[in-house]
Amino acid sequence: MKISPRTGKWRKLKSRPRIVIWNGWKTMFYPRGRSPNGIAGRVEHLRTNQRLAYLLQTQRELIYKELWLYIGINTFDYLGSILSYVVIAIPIFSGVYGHMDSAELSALVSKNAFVCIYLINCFSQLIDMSTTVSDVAGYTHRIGELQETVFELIQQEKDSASDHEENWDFNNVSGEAVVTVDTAFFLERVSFSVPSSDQPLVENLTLTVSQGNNLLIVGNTGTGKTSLLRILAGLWENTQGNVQVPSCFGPHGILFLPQKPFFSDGTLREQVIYPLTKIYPDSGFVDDERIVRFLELAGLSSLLARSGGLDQKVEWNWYDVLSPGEMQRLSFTRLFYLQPKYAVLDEVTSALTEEAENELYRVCKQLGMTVISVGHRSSLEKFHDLMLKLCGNGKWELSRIKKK
Ligand SMILES: Nc1ncnc2c1ncn2[C@@H]1O[C@H](COP(=O)(O)OP(=O)(O)OP(=O)(O)O)[C@@H](O)[C@H]1O
Repeated sequence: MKISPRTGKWRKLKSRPRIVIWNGWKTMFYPRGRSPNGIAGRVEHLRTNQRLAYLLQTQRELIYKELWLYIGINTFDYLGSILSYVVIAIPIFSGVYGHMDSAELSALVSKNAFVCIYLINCFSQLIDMSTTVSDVAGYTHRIGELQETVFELIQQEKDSASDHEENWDFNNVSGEAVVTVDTAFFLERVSFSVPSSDQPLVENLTLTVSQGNNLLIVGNTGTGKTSLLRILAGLWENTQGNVQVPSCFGPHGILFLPQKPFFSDGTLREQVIYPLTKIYPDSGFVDDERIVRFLELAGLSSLLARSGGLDQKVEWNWYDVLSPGEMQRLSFTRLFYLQPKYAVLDEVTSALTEEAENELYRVCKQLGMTVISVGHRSSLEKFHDLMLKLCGNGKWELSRIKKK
């Protein structure tokens, strides 16, 4: 039997069902290889086997290389002790020690054997050490590379900080745009392109995002909306122009909410107050009311019950148990809790309905946040004052949104 996709009723299968799936409330029968996971499962199986075979091949090559080394060391160990007797036998039989009696000769032989075995043992230890040293050399090389990269990044950060300081003029009243502490971002003739390519995404963009000026960034797929946010966050470098960020990044300054939120493996409270976990490790009941209120506002009251309270240690991974919409709601709860001055939102309502989006943006406004959003829905316009449209090939249009 199987469900007819046309009528929705059960009908008899021509071939015998091979796979039975119990999905909790209904048993589904599928012919072999036709289950929803059948083909995908086989592909994954094949790919896993290929990777495992590659790993085994590498291990085998390593074992072959080490095999000859260990055969050499052990042969040297065993044959070395025999060799010591051969070495002493030659002068004894050629009559060099003919003047010695048997007691003196046996003392000489055992002394010679002891010295030889001791030398061989030392030599084996040296070879053993050489393998350990080569392992340590590998680790040291990697740590060295990591350290160099970190130093380079710190140096770049220092250089760009001093550049910014030189370029900032908070008292400038003669220029077109005045950068004040209430400005989140100031971009002057900024251009940037796709990494490792000359394809321009945005050219000569001049823009000021200050408090109360909510900005909506729109444009077709691949026109560079997320890339612009990366430029604002300092993750990517602009090819031309000047980007100034007078406000500070962080929970109470400029906060970025990505399309796919990040969750740690902690309790529900830790998800909401992230990244402040270290600052309020035992906040106890101090913030309970606020957190519960914000969960309610984000439409997540049921999650509180499901996770057994704010501080209940959960067994699950948040990415596995939350739906994409719930993840986005939870990241809004985080935003409400942290209440940054500026919230940079990258398609954070893509999995939500328009009503839910309205409600969440309304709360952001009530909490006094200035939002810089990337989105596709025209319903977002009413929550913004400026619209930056990226048109591709470096072109852009900046306009003021008319309030209806
Ligand atoms: N890390 C990267 N390395 C190389 N190219 C990248 C990288 N990230 C993005 N790109 C390219 O840069 C271009 C702009 O990407 P971006 O993610 O900014 O587009 P977008 O406008 O946000 O698109 P969408 O609406 O689909 O989110 C795309 O062509 C993309 O393939």
